[in-house]
Parts: sequence; structure tokens; C-alpha cells
Amino acid sequence: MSQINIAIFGIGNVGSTLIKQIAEYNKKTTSNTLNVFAIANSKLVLFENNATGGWSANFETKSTSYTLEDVYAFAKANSYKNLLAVDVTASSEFVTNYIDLVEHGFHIVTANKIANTLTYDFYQELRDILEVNQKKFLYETNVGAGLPIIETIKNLYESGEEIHKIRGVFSGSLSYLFNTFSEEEKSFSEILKEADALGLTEPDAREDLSGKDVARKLLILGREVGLTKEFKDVKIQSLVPAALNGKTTLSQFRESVKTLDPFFAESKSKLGSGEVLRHVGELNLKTSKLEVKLVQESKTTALGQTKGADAIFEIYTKSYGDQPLVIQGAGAGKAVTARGVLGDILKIATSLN
Ligand SMILES: NC(=O)C1=CN([C@@H]2O[C@H](COP(=O)(O)OP(=O)(O)OC[C@H]3O[C@@H](n4cnc5c(N)ncnc54)[C@H](OP(=O)(O)O)[C@@H]3O)[C@@H](O)[C@H]2O)C=CC1
Ligand SMILES: N[C@@H](CC=O)C(=O)O
Repeated sequence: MSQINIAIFGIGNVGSTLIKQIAEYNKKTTSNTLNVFAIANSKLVLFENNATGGWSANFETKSTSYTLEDVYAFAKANSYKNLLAVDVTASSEFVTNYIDLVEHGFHIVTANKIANTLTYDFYQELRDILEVNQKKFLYETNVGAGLPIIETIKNLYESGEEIHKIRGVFSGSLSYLFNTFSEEEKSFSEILKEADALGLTEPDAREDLSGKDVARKLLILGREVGLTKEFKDVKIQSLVPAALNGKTTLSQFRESVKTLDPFFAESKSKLGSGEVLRHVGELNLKTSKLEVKLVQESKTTALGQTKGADAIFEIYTKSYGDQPLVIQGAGAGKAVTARGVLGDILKIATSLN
């Protein structure tokens, strides 16, 4: 496999786990196929050839403030070929760099869902620029974290399968919240804090609770199968009370998080025996409708029986008939997500041979 030279943007839950997994991969394969030469957060970068070993301590002492021009200059000074930028931020600002990165010779792997959910014009422009520059863009972890959802949907669509509907629990963090809340005598806000600490939620958990994160996943899948919809076309039932959304800061939200409890306690009290709460996403390709909503689901259905932070995707197609193709497993978490990102990196490295 050819050496690939990687700049990683984001060193939070997913980014730091990815760096560890890359170091383990290089050690196991006794190669330096994956050369990480830049490790960055929003303000600082560490430049170093094969930077993964002891990167955290080095980041403390050797990182400097930066612009992307510094990243391009370091890559050029080292005559690196096969450049790859990995976006493991949740930043809407960082995605504005994708076109510039591609024009400077970088392939892109991203866990960040923002670029694929901006306007359809941007979505198309990015793909046109990737094609002109012969660069690859992989984002399997945008939907279902490490689960092979995008690849499966793409394969079905490109092979001519008629896809009718994709329905499921698209959010690992909300799955964890509702599974735990339905089974245990803990308040909703307490469980939300646990999900945050486990790295299941978005950096701002309101992105999950508002249904926006699921809506993004629906839109990403919809666009994979040819829909030209916009984010505003997704009908969303938000779980964030209006008073805690919009104008409050993240720290104000965290301080007032207990105000979520009465709504969820009431929803729980309305459940019939054998029912659980589920936040469900549905993409109906016959009607072109995309919807996110809270439903009461029987524990005996596929969606009702999920455990932990499981996501579940039911894919209804012509060939599969009434029995959908089902993909289920952890839908969030730093280890599974980083592994999915690493999988995308290796796909690109392999394709460069
Ligand atoms: N957690 C999960 O289970 C899953 C996560 N994802 C996606 O992975 C991404 C990362 O999530 P997670 O690791 O939990 O997030 P974290 O909040 O833990 O980490 C985010 C990192 O991004 C950095 N960052 C923010 N803005 C920029 C910028 N402009 N340039 C460079 N770095 C920046 C932050 O640095 P600083 O501290 O300086 O702000 C921080 O290091 C998100 O897009 C999320 O949607 C996808 C699937 C599953
Ligand atoms: N916050 C997201 C993480 C993965 O995309 C989720 O809960 O599913």
C-alpha cells in the first residue's frame, strides 16, 4: 500500500481515538503507511513526521497557532504525495475549507455531517471539484457511526435496486437515552449527562435532541439515492423546549438541563405496558418525505427491542419485499466511529496503489 500523508483536524472524542487506532495499525502492520504529519484543534497544530507516538504530550509543548497555508507549506516542504485531510470536528466553519483542501491536493475523509447537508448547490459543487481534481471524499461515519449504511445504500442504488423506504433509529445517543430512560428510574437529564460523558452525543447535545442530527442523516441518505432536497425540507419533531433552544448558549443549556425532565417524565407516564419511546427517522422515497419524530413503540418490534446505543436501519426495497434489509449496532461512540473513519482512510490508501 502506498504511504498516505494525513492531517487530522479535531482531537476530541473521535479524533484522539482515531490517532490511537492509527498508531496501533502502523505498529501491527510494521509499516508507516499512515503517516500523520499534522494534528490540529481549532487553534493549534502539531507538525511532525509520524506524529502519533506520544502526540498528546508533544501537542502540549510543541503545537503552534496555524492557518491552512501552514499545513500546505509543511506538506510541500516535505515533498509529501498522497495527501489526506480528516475532519473529525463538528465545525460548520471547517467545512468551508474542503474545496480549498481539494484544490491543494488533499483527499478528504470526514465524520462531520455538515458539508453533506449544506445547500444542494454546495453539495454538487464539492463533487464537481473533487472530480476535476481526481480526489476522493469518504464519509461512511456520517450515518450510523461505524455501521456500513452509506456503502450499503449506495451499492443498492447504483446496482439499480428500487429503494422504497429507509426507517429506523438513526441516533445512537437518543437510543441510549430512551433505552435507559424507559428501563431505569433515573431522570432524563441525568441520563443525558451520562450520554455526553460517554462521547455519544454531539459536542452540543441540542443537535441530537432537536432532531437536527437525525435530520442531517436522513438528508445525507436521501441525497445518496438521488434526492435534491434541502435541510429545511425535513420535518422535525424537536425534543428541546423552545426556551432552551436558539438564543441560549451551550453552558446555559447545560445549567438548565433539568427543565427537560417534566416533558419526558410525562411522555414516559403515557406509555402502555410493553411500550418504549423511540425517536424515529423515516425517508419515504415514494413520497419524497423525510421525517423525524418521537413515537411510542412496542418492545416486540425491531425498533422497540434495540439495546444500549444501538441504531437500527430498516431498508425496504423492491427485491427485499416486506422483509426489510436490517442493519443494527452501536450508532454512536468514539471507538466505533474512529474505526469507521480509519476504514475510510484505508479505502483511500488502497485505491492509490
Ligand atoms: N461521537 C460519535 O459517536 C460520533 C461522532 N461523529 C462526528 O464526529 C465529529 C467529532 O465528534 P466528537 O469527537 O465527539 O467531538 P468533540 O467535541 O469531542 O471534538 C471536536 C474537536 O474538533 C475540534 N475543532 C472544532 N472546530 C475546529 C476547527 N475549525 N478546526 C479544527 N478543529 C476544530 C475541537 O477543538 P477545540 O477544542 O479547539 O474546539 C475538538 O478537538 C462530529 O462531527 C460528530 O458529528 C460521527 C459519528 C458518531
Ligand atoms: N450524536 C450522534 C453521533 C453519531 O453520528 C448520534 O447520537 O447518533
